[in-house]
Amino acid sequence: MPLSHPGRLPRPLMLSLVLMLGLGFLITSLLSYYHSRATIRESVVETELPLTSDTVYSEIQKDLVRPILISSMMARDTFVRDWVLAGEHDAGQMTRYLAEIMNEYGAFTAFFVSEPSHTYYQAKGVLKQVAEDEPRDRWYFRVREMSEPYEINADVDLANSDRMTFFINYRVLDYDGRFIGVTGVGLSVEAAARIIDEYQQRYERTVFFTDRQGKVTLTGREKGPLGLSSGQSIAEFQGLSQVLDALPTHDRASFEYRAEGAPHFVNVRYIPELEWYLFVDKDESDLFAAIQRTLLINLLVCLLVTVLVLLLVARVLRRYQQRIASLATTDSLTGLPNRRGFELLAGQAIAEARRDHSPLTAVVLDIDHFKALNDDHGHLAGDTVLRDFAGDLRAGLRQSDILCRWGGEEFVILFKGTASDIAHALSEKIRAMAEHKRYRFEDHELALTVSLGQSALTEADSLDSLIGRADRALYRAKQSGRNRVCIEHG
Ligand SMILES: Nc1nc2c(ncn2[C@@H]2O[C@H](COP(=O)(O)OP(=O)(O)OP(=O)(O)O)[C@@H](O)[C@H]2O)c(=O)[nH]1
Repeated sequence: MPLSHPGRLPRPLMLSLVLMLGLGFLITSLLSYYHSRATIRESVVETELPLTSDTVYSEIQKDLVRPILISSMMARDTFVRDWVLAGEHDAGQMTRYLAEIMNEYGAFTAFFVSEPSHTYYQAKGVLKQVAEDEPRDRWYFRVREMSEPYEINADVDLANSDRMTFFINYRVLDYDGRFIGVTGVGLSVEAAARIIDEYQQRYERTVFFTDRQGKVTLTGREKGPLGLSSGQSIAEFQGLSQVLDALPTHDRASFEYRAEGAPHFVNVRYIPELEWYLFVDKDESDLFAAIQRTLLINLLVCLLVTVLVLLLVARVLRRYQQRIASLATTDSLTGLPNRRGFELLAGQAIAEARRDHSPLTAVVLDIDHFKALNDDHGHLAGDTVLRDFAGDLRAGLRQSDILCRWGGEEFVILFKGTASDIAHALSEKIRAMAEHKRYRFEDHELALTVSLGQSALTEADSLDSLIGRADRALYRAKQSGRNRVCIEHG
C-alpha cells in the first residue's frame, strides 16, 4: 500500500469497490423491479382485466333476465294471440295492454308488432307500419326469420326520442306454432351505464362497448379516463386503432398500447347477445408507480450503502496507513522519532533555518557506560532507564526542538532558532539533569551521566555533515572523560 496518500483510497481499489457494489446492487434492484413488473402485468392481463370484463358482462346479463321473462310472458299471453287472430280490431285494447305492462313491471318501453298488418303498437298508440326496405325496421324481419325464441338488441328507441335501449324481441306464435308477430319490452341503457360508472370508479378502469365496426355504443355516464363517448369510433384514438384491426378475429383478447404517452392494457370480449365488444381498459402508469418508487428507494439505499462502505473502508485504511507510517518513523521503546522520522523532521528544520536565516544547533547525546548498567542490572533495567531518560529529555526541551533516538543509548537533539552559546547552556543543563537524576528499577536507584557533542549549522552543511561534526565532538567528550559537552565548530 503506498504511504504517500494517507487517507485517500487507491483509485483501483475504489473503482473495484464502486463497480462491485454499484453493479451488484443495480443488477439485483433492476432484476427484482422487472420481475415485479412482469408479475403485475401478468396478473392484470391474465386475471384482473378478464375478471372485470366477466363481472360487467354478468351484471348486464342479470339486468336483462327480468325483461326477458316479462317478454316471454307477453309472447305467451292468450289475449295477445287471440286479439291478433281475431283481426286486430280495436288498437286501443293492445295499447292499453302494453301500457299496463309498462306500469306493472316498470319497463322503459313495451311493444307489439303484428305480422298480419305489420303494425307497430306501443303504450301510447300505433307508432307506425314496419317496412322491409326501412333500415330501422330490419330488426323485425331478422327476428321473423330467427330460429331462437328471442334476441337482445341494443338500438335507438323511436318512441323515446331515439334513446339507446336494450330491446328484448320475443317471437309470438299462434296455437299452431305459426309466427304472428314480435313483442317485448325495452330497457334503458342508463342502468348499464350506472354499472359501468361504478366499475370505472372502483377499479380505475375505462369500461365501454363498441359495435362490430368499433363504433362506441355505450360508455359510463362519466365517460371514463379516455373520454370516449357514444358514436365515436375507437379508430379515432391513438393506439386503439391497432386493436380495431384485430377485433374481428378474436372473441376475447388482451392488447397493450400507448395513448398520450401512457401505457395501457385493454381486454376485449365479444358479446354475442348484443353483437358488441366489451372493452375494459387500464392505464398502467399508476400500476407501476409504486414499484418504480420502490426501485428508486432501493437505488438510493444502494447508493447510500456504497458511499458508507467506501467511507468506512477509507477510514480503516487511513488508520492503518497512519499506524504503519508512525510505526516506520517512531521508536517503540521511547516513543520518540527514530532515525527515519528524524531525517524527515530534520530536513524540514534545516530548510526553514536556511529560509529564515536563523541559527540551528545539533547535539548528539550518549549515555555513559550504558553497557555496564545493562551488565549490572540487566537489559530490562537498561530499557527502563532509556525510556525514563527519554521522557525527561523530551520534557526538558521546547516543543519546537527536535529529539530522536538515534540508536542504542544515543539521542540527537536539534535546537531550532538557537545559536551555539545558548545551545551549549541547554546542553549543560541536560548534562546536569542526567547527573542528578535517579532512575528506579525494582529496588535500585540508578544514576547515570551523559556526554554531548555539539555543532552549529553552517552555510555549507548537509544534515550528514552537521551530525558528523556533532558526533566528532561527542567522541572528544567521551575521550576527555565523559559527562561533559564538547563543541566542534564548522
Ligand atoms: N537495555 C538496552 N540496552 C541497549 C539498547 N540499545 C543499546 N543498548 C546497549 O547499550 C550498550 C552500549 O554500549 P557501548 O556502545 O559499548 O557504550 P557504553 O557502554 O555506553 O560506553 P560509552 O558509550 O563508551 O560510554 C550496549 O551494550 C547495547 O547492547 C536498548 O534499547 N536497551
